Amino acid sequence: MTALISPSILNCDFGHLADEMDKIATADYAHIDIMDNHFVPNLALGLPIAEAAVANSSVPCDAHLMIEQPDRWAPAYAELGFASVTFHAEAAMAPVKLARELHAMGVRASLALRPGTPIEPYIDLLPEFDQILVMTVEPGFGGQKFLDLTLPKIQRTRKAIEDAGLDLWIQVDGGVSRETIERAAEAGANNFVAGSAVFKAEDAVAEIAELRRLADAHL
Ligand SMILES: O=C(CO)[C@@H](O)[C@H](O)COP(=O)(O)O
Ligand SMILES: [Fe+2]
Repeated sequence: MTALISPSILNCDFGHLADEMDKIATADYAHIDIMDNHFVPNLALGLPIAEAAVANSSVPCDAHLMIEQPDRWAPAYAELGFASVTFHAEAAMAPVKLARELHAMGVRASLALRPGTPIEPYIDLLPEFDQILVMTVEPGFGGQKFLDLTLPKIQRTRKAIEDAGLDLWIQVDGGVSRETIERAAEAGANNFVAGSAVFKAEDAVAEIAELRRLADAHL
């Protein structure tokens, strides 16, 4: 397994979206955060901007839906051409039904957990998913500090995946940087969302390469 680097465009310059997407052409995925001001206290993007991001991306896009009623909205994001759609366990009414719907549309299905949500109630659902997103900050904003208290959950999730003989990815999102990525990789994550670390760097390409190098050494 090699490390996947997925820059979040949440704090990019939306006035120059195409140029910003070009900066991350060496990444594995472009991570697009969608927020509804209900599930999280922030409002970010919606279908039209998400569609523009997908259209301007040279790498596959990954939608992170921080919204209520993902059962209703996730298929609409899948239709835009996202390679992967993540919805939150705390918000979904019927996560298995929704994962199956996404799979039927040819999209990877990913289940996200807030920092305080345990993995244990979802272990029986693992075969329905391609990825678990363990949030390493409270969802809602970029630029927050990585929460080390989430590391044991990453470890337990990796163990549960291995015990079940499955092949899911574990994505981490929030505060991922040169300082924190190795701890997350060591705990069992393999897909790393990095917003500020990549978009605030002078050289985004070099930053992506360095994050990948640091994580790869621990996988
Ligand atoms: O989903 C979220 C925040 O809720 C993220 O994807 C952030 O956008 C990551 O930004 P950094 O913490 O890396 O600055
Ligand atoms: Fe995100």
